[in-house]
Formats: sequence, C-alpha cells, structure tokens
Amino acid sequence: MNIANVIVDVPSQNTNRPFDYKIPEKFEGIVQPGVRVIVPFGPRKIMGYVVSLSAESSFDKVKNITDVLDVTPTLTPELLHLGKWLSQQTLSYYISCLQVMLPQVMKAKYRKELWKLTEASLDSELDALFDGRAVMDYEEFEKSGVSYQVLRKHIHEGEVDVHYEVKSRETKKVTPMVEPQVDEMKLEETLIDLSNQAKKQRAIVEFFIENKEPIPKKQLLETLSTTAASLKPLVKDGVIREYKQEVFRDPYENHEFERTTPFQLTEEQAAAIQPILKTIDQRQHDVFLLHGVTGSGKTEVYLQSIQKVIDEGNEAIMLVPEIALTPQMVERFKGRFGSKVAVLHSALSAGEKYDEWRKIQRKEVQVVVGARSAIFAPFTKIGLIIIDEEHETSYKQEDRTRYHARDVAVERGKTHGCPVVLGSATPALESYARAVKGNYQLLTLSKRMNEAVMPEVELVDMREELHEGNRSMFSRTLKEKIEDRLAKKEQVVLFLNRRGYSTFVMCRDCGHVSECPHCDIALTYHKNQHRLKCHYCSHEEPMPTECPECESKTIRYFGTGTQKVEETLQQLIPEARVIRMDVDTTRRKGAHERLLTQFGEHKADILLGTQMIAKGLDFGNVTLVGVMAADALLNLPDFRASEKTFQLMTQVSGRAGRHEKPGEVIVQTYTPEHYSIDLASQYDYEQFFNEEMKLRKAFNYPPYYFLTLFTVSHPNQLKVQEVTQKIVQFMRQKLSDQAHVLGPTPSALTRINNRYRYQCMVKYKKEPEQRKLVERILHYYEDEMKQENGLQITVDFQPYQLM
Ligand SMILES: Nc1ncnc2c1ncn2[C@@H]1O[C@H](COP(=O)(O)OP(=O)(O)OP(=O)(O)O)[C@@H](O)[C@H]1O
Ligand SMILES: [Zn+2]
Ligand SMILES: [Zn+2]
Repeated sequence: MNIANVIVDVPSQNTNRPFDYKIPEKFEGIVQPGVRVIVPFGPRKIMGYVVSLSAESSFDKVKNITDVLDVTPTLTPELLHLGKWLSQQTLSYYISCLQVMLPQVMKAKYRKELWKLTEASLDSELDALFDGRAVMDYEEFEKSGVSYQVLRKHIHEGEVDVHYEVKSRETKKVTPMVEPQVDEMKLEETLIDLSNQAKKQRAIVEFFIENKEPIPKKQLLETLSTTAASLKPLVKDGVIREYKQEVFRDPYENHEFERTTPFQLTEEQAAAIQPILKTIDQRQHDVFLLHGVTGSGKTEVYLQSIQKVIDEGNEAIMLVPEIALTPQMVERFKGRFGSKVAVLHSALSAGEKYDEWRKIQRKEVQVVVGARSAIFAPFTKIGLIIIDEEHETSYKQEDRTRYHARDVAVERGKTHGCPVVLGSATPALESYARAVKGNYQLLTLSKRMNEAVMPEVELVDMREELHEGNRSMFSRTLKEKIEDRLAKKEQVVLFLNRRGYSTFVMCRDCGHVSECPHCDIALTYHKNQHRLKCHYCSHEEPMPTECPECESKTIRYFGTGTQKVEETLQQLIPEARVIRMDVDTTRRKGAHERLLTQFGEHKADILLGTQMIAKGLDFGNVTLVGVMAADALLNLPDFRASEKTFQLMTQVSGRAGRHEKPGEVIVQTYTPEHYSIDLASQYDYEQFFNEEMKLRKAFNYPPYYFLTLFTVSHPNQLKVQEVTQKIVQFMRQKLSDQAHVLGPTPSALTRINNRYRYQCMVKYKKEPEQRKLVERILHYYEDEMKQENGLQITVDFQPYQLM
C-alpha cells in the first residue's frame, strides 16, 4: 500500500478525481486516508486530501508526496465517505465537499509547531531535538530526520501534539507562563547572591521559594507589582523558565453556568420521548418529527434524549439555527452537560471555532451545539442528531456546496444507526408531508408548559386604520397596549421583518397586491424600468398608477426599516426605553448577547427587532408581542411566502406569556383574511398545512414536485439570456413530458456586481437522468466558466433562495 489516492485542492471538472502519489518511506504509516498532504501538481505544490491507499497505480509515472500536513487524520473515514456522497448529491467538486466540513482555519496558511505536553522523557532522538524546550517549529523536526513514526507514537500517547500557528492574529491564544527552573536550595542561593538593591528580583525569587507551581507571567508581575524587566535577568541566568501555554479559548469562560437537573417530564413529553429513547437503545436509524407548540418543552425532550446518549458513552449533535443560538440556548446545554459541550457558531472568531472543533476531534466533548456546519462534527460514535426549528431555511447552504443539513443528518444517522429528531412548532411542509405519509414518525406536544395558554392573537386591519385617519405605522390598539404594559412594568417585543424586501407593490387602501397571473406569486417591482416582473415565469407589466382593485392612488411599493420604527416609537411614546436589535446594532461581537441580557434585566421596556428576535427567547415578563407588518414576508417572490409567514408569526407570538403572566399578540396587517395570517392567529397548523398543500398541488410546487434551479450569470445580458435559453431548450428536449421547464427569467436580483442573472426552473416528479443532463451542461460550458469574470452557472437541487 504505498500509493496514496489524493483529491487535490483544485476545484474543477478535470481534477474532480483522485490522483496517485507515491508514499516515500519516511511517511509510511503516516499517510493514511483523511490526512492532508502537499503534492506536486504541474509546476506547483498544492494541498490535497488522501482519500484511500492502494498497492499500485495504473499510471507509470507517479510522483512522490512532498509533505504531510497531519500526523493524525483530519477527516474520519466516515467523513471522507460523506464527502463523496455530498458531491454526488449536490454536483459539487469532491474537494469543495471535503473543505466544507472543516473549520476555516484549516484552510488558511499556517505554520506548524510541535508541543511537548509531558514532563516524561520521549524517544531519545526526539528529546534531543526538543532540547529542553516545550515548543519547537515543526520545520525543525522535518529537517532533523527523526522518524515520523516515532512522532506519531508520541502523539497517540498524548505526549506530543501538533499545533497550527495560523497566520492571522486571532487564531491561537497562548499565555506566557513562568516557573522556577531550579530547586529550592538553588533559589535560596540565588537570593543570597542578589544585591539588596535588586528588590523586585528578590521578590520574584522569594515568591518562587513559596510557590513552586507555574504561574501566568502577567499574574506574577501584577501580584508583585513589577515589570518584565526584573524578570529578565533571572530568566537569562536560568533560574526561571519562561514558556508559552496554549489556552483553549472558551468563549463562555466568564459565565457561571448554573447546573440544572432534568425536569420530571409531563405526560405528553414522556410519551414523545419514549420512542426516541427506544430507538437510541436499539441503535436504530429512524427519523422523528417532533411537532410541539412554542413553549411546550421540546428542549427538555432534547436534553433528556442527549443525556441517555451521553450515559451510553456516545455522542450527540444538536443543530440550532444561527440566530437562535442565543446565550440563553447555550446556557441550557452548558447548564445540563457542563464541559461536555462544544459550541460552534459564526459569532466565534476563526480561532475559537477551531478550538471548539478540536475539542470534538480530541474527544474532549460528547455534545456539540451548533449552526448548520456543526452537522459535520468529526464525532465517531454518534448516537443522536437533533435539528431544532427544522423548518429554518438557514439549514440550507447557499453557496458552493449547496447542501441541506437535514439531508446530511439523515445520511449520517443511517451510517451510525442512530435516530434523527427534527423539532419545530411549525414544521416545513415537506417534513410534515413525510410524517403524514409515515416516512417520519410524528411526535406531538400540543400543550404549553405549566398550563400556560397560547397568547391571544388580535389582527388589526391597517386599511381601516388608514380610513379612520391614522397614517402612523402604529395602530391605535398597539399603541394603547404598549402604554398599558409600560404602566404595569411588563415588557414588549416588537417585531419587524428584515429590511430589503421593499419590492412588492400594495394598495394601502384595500390591501391589493399585484400578483403574477400564472404563478400565484407577488410581482417584484423593478425600479430601473419601473415595471413589475414575475420571477418564476417571464410575465411582466408596467407599474400601475392606481389600484386595479379599488382605483385608489395609494398603491405603492412597500417597506419600513427598524430604525424608522424606533424613531416613530420615540415620538409616540417618549418614555419608553427601547432596545433595537438588527444587523446594524448587533454587528459587534457580543452585542447580541449584551442587548438580550439588558432586556432580560428589564433595562428596557421594548425589544424591537427583526428575525433575530423571533426565536428561542424565553423571557417571563414579556406579555405583549407586536408584529408591525405581517404582510411584508407574504409578498416575497417565493412560493414559500405563506409558509414563512405562518412560521414567523407563530414563532414571534410564541415569545409572549411563556411563564406565569398571560400574553397577548397584536398583528398589524393589510390582509387579515389571508389564510396564513388568519390560521397563524388561531395556531392552527394542521388547517394551514391542508390549505397550503392544496395550493402547492395546484401550482406544481414541493412537496408534490421537486425543483431544480439553474442560475446563469455573466456581465453581458445577451449572453446570459442566450445561455439560459439553451439550457431551457436542452432540458425541455431531454426530460420527460411530466417535467415543467420554466424560463429564461431574470432573477429577482437581476444584476449583482454588474453581472446579469437569469434563471431556469425545472419542476419535476421523477427524472432519473436529470443529474447526468446537468453534468453535461456544466461540462459543455466548462471552459467558459473558467475564465475570470466569465460565465457562471449554478445549479441548486433544493432551492430555497429563489432570488
Ligand atoms: N417537564 C417540565 N417541567 C417543568 N418545566 C419544564 C418542563 N419542560 C420544560 N419546562 C420549562 O418550560 C419552558 C418552555 O420549554 P421550552 O423552552 O423547552 O419549550 P420549547 O418547546 O423548546 O419552546 P420554543 O419552541 O418556543 O423555543 C422552559 O422554561 C422550560 O424550562
Ligand atoms: Zn409568473
Ligand atoms: Zn386598492
């Protein structure tokens, strides 16, 4: 087995297969599947992943591996396999699929160091090389000729470790440490030799006569109120040793996590958890859909299921949407499982993420709580995978490797023979349809904890407000209720949709929204041409000057930002203390957490925010939730708009009245009669599901049909149209009659960075040849796609972003 099959770091069609390299003798036993290597490739040296070994190569001229980057594999055999699967599923390059599984830092440039972790002696050669030091450059080792096999043995025994010193400021954190390098006798002697003037030096030596333990340099200097200058001569004389110690950055180190114990489960919870525990016991794969209303105690079910997995010595992955990965959420997991938990999310610095990832790799933790990419946690004994808020579209990656974490979870669940639990108060239509069909096991939590009732939802018709002379964005009801809560010292959450969706056109008089006659989707306003366009088919029409429904002239495109709302609020209720949470106020690290803590400590009366406040918040004093404009989401050019509206309204309403005090929700809308708004106000998921399924069926959308979305872009508009047209024709020709091929259509975001974007959408039921056809298209255009700023074609087999 002296040939390594390597996937090189060149994402292209031609290189999307393993290349053979010979393993030089010195790397024998080191080069294994999952190890990263440096190999010659054409005139360059590049990085690659060893995916398998073989005894011989079918090529005559096989070059040698130049270098190994890992002494122990970075990717497990399972992950290598998963990468292969992922590349087939998403039609992305194998190399991209391997890269997507690793923390950013591992892809960066870095310098390696060897760290000696033990006081015990190592193999004599290696010890000689360390020469008393705790850290040395990896390069030194490489040049020394000491065998890799020896090194690996010590690494396996935990005596030596390879550290990546990444060339970016934030990646690794080390603390300078000091300790006595001589025994007490020698310290006493030193003290005698020191002059009386050298007061600070004497103090240091005296300190170490008392304390033999290593101490952070900074702490020592502070304790003795001295400076590094007095330490220096002692180090030089070899009395004191200075060295660096890596501290694993723990983003939560300043937190005291109060340990929690499992609750006595309610009857409903007990009934829901039972089949999960059973499957864990039997080490079986199964997918559960836990449908539980907000505040029904889903999280407790997760926690106790994970507990069982931990008790059995296995590992669990818990996925949470990025914006719900709040300190509150982390606290619940850290509170229950303490240091057994690693947390992975984007608010961490690259270095922090890497450290958390390493805890998983080194088996220092048994649970990972994280956003989408945590699904690739390098665990080897997975006993359970949970996806909370499974309907969230952030589980779908939208660039390069367009994977959905749910699919990856199921794939890993099959491999490990473990259950996957999908939880939500508002499951994705696709998931609920699978549960109804029996593909997933449905578990239900229909009641809130502590007899708490779902908050009463009142719909306020904003058209009427206008008719009665209120032109403000706050209805009179909402204003009164806010004032009432302020008087009672209770708190309010105000929700506004994310900015930037101000492109649909609505009549403020009657609520009429311009829709595509063919697609049942709101038309999008294109400012440049002053026209309305459908983003699915090619329909377009001029921007109306008056409402086609009621002839009012108040028809206009729509949208308000959080900042505007805040200003209005300050004018309307000047005494209200408001915390605004949106992308602008949470850009800085830790801001998110700080604002929420402030709100939790009642330092503000009103929390005003976008999507990021819709999830996971559990504040007992919040008794009123206001939704500013429920329609904003409803009119996205997206067939999931109603579903998203229903989900969001349910989530937001769920923030009120979660504990003793009952809650109330005010929803301002121009279309109170719309089924998604109406049914959300009644918390009637099932009825919503039925209604929505009818429409999906009528318009050939998922879950009845699958979608494939081609997006073509190029600086030249004619070129884009032409290519898209060709794709449309080709697909029409080759696919069966059952498939609908739509396009070419300008994308909702028609021009980004001076590149035009067009799309082709395929709706189909069963097209076994489809992937091959897509590959042919990509192959056909490959040369053009290689050129800088040239043609780009992306294909998404499970599109969520339709813009
Ligand atoms: N068995 C139990 N006994 C007592 N309290 C419980 C129990 N289970 C959960 N709780 C508490 O009930 C509250 C609501 O539970 P939790 O937040 O887990 O609900 P959820 O379904 O995850 O809600 P959401 O979907 O809104 O985030 C929490 O404060 C939780 O600590
Ligand atoms: Zn249309
Ligand atoms: Zn009108």
